[in-house]
Amino acid sequence: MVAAIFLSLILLALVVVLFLFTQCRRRLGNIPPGPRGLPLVGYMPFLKKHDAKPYMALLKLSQIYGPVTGFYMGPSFTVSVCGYEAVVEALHNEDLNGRPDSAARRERTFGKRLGLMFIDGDFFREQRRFTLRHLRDLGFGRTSAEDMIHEEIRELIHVISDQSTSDPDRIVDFKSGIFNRSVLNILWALIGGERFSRDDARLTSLMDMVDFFNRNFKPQSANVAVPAFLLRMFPSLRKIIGLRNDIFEPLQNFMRSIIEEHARSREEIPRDFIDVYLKEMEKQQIELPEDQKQSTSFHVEQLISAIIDLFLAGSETSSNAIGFAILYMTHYPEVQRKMQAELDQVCGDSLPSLSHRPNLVYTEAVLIETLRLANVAPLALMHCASKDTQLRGFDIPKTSLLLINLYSVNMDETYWTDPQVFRPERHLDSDGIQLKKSERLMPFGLGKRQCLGEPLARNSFFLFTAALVKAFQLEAVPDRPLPTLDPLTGVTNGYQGFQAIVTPRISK
Ligand code: HEM
Repeated sequence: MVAAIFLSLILLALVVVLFLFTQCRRRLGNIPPGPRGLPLVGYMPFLKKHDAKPYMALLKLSQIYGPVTGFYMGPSFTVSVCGYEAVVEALHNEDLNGRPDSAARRERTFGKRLGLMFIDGDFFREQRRFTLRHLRDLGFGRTSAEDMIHEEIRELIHVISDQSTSDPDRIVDFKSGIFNRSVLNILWALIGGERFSRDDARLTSLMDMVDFFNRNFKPQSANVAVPAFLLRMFPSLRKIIGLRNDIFEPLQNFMRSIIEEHARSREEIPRDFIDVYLKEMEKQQIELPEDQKQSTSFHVEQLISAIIDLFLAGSETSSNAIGFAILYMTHYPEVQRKMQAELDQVCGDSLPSLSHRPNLVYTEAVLIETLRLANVAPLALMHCASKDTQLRGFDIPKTSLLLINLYSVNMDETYWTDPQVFRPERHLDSDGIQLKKSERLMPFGLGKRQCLGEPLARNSFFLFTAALVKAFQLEAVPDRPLPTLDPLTGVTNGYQGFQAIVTPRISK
């Protein structure tokens, strides 16, 4: 009873403080214009009235208030950034490249600020540099990972062929899991050194855990600003605001057991990312003076958190990109025919490989157009102002949240003609021979926070999509409406599962 009264008083005090805070901040400086919303909740409940898709709603707001719009989301001053010029300026501003922190975001990282996606400052720079360098050395985005990716592709082709031949109408169900399993397995091979067979129970459980996160994580609770000490004092608050440590615990435990196995069986030459990381931990422990040993940023909890972030950031995005490409093929048979003709001519009977890539210009244009139109990560990851700064002449107060609308760049009507149309030719010169690379396209973001997995993502997207389009004729099911191109919105934009008639091809 006493605890309940105390809790209510603290919550009331918090509400009053937040109310006063939001009202004062609004009057500070030349902040970006925007709608006012309600005390405490800000404009969050009203965004939906502009559009159910958050990036569309923000784009519509920008048509009223301009490319840089400010409003409150709960207690946080939030800046929505739309259009090429404003987005580039924001992503090149060092002071806008921070990431927000909240109890909900720390759920996946042992209640601490760890991982790769939501860290800042020197810790971020050190961990990002290390991860990029060593994943690259292990083949991330290089030809040395190609054999392993090819093996994964052959298995996937087998699975799709089996589904097609076992159905009298050759109909295959392209659920999102079909590509996710392959993408996760590739990531796991680089990180954990082992490729699971497609039906290995460990791969299924890893996939289920990542899937469980994607279905249960509520982005809106990520910004609830309840101080950590209140959560410790009143554990029941966690349930009320939707914090879900149970989403992450199985993943954390899985990773810990694999890391322990690695530590027991380490060899001189590191086999994978976990080995490289363990070696670095050891080196730091040896080299650091006694009083600094605890301060190293390399430790097991950080390793677990980094791996979880690589999975969360890398699996859905990559498998959705492949899914959208296959879906577009069923909608645009002429594009598919042209791509297949090029693949047959350049690759002959072999699987498309990275060495073929420079000669696969049309295929490349199809992939670029898919990334542009699918907008797999339409609002990037949320950024945060680490200092008071300026954007397009407006004052952006420290700790403001930033929603960087990559969709508004990739679909900019003033630059791309008919942006809603899937037209790979827009990325080719007038003879259709050379690729035209455009800065006005940023599916992976830009600057210091640009996607860390881009090299692997681009290579695996190419290898999978080119191989599947070469191996199969993909057609819409007759007498049914074409499957929708409208995305499932969430943390990322996903394709909605669809069915297609799939006929194995023999390359000509
Ligand atoms: C088609 C596939 C992918 C797309 C479209 C994509 C896109 C993005 C975007 C837009 C961001 C946010 C940039 C920002 O906030 O400014 C991002 C961040 C990130 N991505 Fe990707 N991504 C893809 C695949 C991957 C893969 C395969 C991995 C890892 C294996 C990965 C790891 C990350 C990480 C760790 C971050 C956070 C980087 C940071 O905060 O410094 N992504 N990605």
